[in-house]
Parts: sequence; C-alpha cells; structure tokens
Amino acid sequence: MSLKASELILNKDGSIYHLGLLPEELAHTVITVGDPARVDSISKHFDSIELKKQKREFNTHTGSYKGKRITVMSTGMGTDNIDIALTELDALVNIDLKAKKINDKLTSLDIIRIGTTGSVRKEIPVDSFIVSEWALGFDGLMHYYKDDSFLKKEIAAAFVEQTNWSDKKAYPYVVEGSKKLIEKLSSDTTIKGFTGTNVGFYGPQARILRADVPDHEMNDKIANFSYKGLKITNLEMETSGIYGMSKILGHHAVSMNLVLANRATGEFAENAKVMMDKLILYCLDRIVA
Ligand SMILES: O=P(O)(O)O[C@H]1O[C@H](CO)[C@@H](O)[C@H]1O
Ligand SMILES: O=c1cc[nH]c(=O)[nH]1
Repeated sequence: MSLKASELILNKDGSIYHLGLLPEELAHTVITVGDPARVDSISKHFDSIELKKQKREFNTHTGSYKGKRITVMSTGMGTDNIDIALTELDALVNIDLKAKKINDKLTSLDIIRIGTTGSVRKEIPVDSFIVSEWALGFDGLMHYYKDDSFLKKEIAAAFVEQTNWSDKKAYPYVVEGSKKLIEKLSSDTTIKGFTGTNVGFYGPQARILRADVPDHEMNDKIANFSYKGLKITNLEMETSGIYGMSKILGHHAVSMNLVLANRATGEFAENAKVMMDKLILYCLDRIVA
C-alpha cells in the first residue's frame, strides 16, 4: 500500500516537504546544527560543495571533507523541528518517494549534532565540549510515538521523584545516544554528559528576565538529581528528540555540545565563535578518522 499524499508530502520537484531535498542530495553522514548560519561555518572546511539548498530554517549543504561525503543541515531550535527533520531525513533514505512505499532494505544514517548548551555544573566551565551519552527530554516528543522499548523508564521515574516534577509538565523521558558514535567523537578533550533537553530557552531553563517561573530551585534540583552516579550536566533544546527519533527509525546519533553558559556561576562564553570553530574542526576530523 502506498503512503497517502497527505502523509508523505512532496514538493512539485519531488523533494521532501519541509527539507526540500531529493534522496540523491543527502549523504549518509549528516551533521545537524540549530543555527542556519552555522552550516556555512562547517561547509567552509569542505574540499568541495556539491549542493546548497534552503527551505525555512532547514539550510543544507552537501559536500566532501577529506574525501568523505557529508551533509550539514540546520534544524532551527527545538524538538518540534527535530520531529520534522529526523522524519524527513529518514524518508529520504528509507522511502521510495516516487512509489511512496517503504524500502525493503533500510539504511541507517550517522547523525552528529554540533550545538551550543548551558552547563548546570560549576565543574564544567564555559568552553567545555560535552558529548551527550544520555539525554533527558522535558519536551514530551517521544510520548507521541508507539515504540518506547528503548526509553530508560527507571531513570525518568527517579528524576520525577527526586525533583518532585510537576505533573502539569510533560513526563520526562530518558534515551541513550549511539555508543558507536559516542566513542568515535570522544577523546580527552571532551566530557561525557547527560543532557537535559528543554522546550524553551527562558522559563523552561529557569531563566528569568521579566516573567517569573514557578520554581526558582529547578536548575539546582536538576543538578542535584543522581541515578547510580549518573548526573545531568547541561541543558539545550534538541538532543533528546534526535536520540529518540534515531532509536525509533534505526539511525545512529551523537550530540556534541559547546558550553556557552554556566548556569551555576552565571558566566557566559567570551569566545563563542572561536570555540565553535574548534568544536567543528574537532568533529569533522573525528568523523573522518
Ligand atoms: O546552538 P544550537 O544548535 O541552536 O543549540 C542551542 O542553542 C539554541 C538556543 O540558543 C537551542 O537550539 C539550543 O539547543
Ligand atoms: O544556556 C543555554 C545555552 C545555549 N543553549 C541553550 O539551550 N541553553
């Protein structure tokens, strides 16, 4: 049975709806970033660029770095965008867009997020590189999918109990990154971490400019949470969705985080651009190693 036009949506040129990409335009190693401008900061290191396309916040370049074909694509901010980005990346490799049928033989992508983050721990200062071994999603995205076999329910339950998590918020979920990619991207210049993925940057990360939040202790409670020695290291807005969607769809994913803010000390990075370029080159070289 073929997928209906309302479900698998294609543009007039046959490209997938939001990303605007055709299957042959995607490499099987995909770097995702939040910021559309960061795509240029990565592809400027490529030997050659074969494709540049932008639709909405999804800015995509495909090219080669030291001989390896890589796609770099921005997702914009938040796991609502990640639901779209990961589903459509998967459709490009695992659905025959012309026949509108799922392929018999499935392809697994390597997905590497390169993003920015806020540390919740004094001992993880600004400019650190965190490799997310685990993600805790505050966003609820995974509850909209049937397969929950990969979720670490006992860790989520311990988090809810220890932090007295409000039942007005989505029930948190915990998911592991790809062991293969975590090892590939880790070294003595990175810290392995447990990344909290929030639904926003201000209130959801307990930042107060003018609008107050119900719990001023929230980030302390998050930092104090511990499960068999596992502690949350940092907060951002995409990793849990990338890890969860990758598990459901059979892809490998790792999230690499540059610490810009230290929420425990109140500091913010002074050399964000320089440090992001360092993280980009570090990731590119580990990917091709
Ligand atoms: O730097 P990026 O990849 O956008 O990631 C982080 O920065 C944004 C917030 O400033 C959120 O998307 C968060 O996850
Ligand atoms: O504190 C921070 C810094 C970057 N990105 C986030 O989501 N939070």
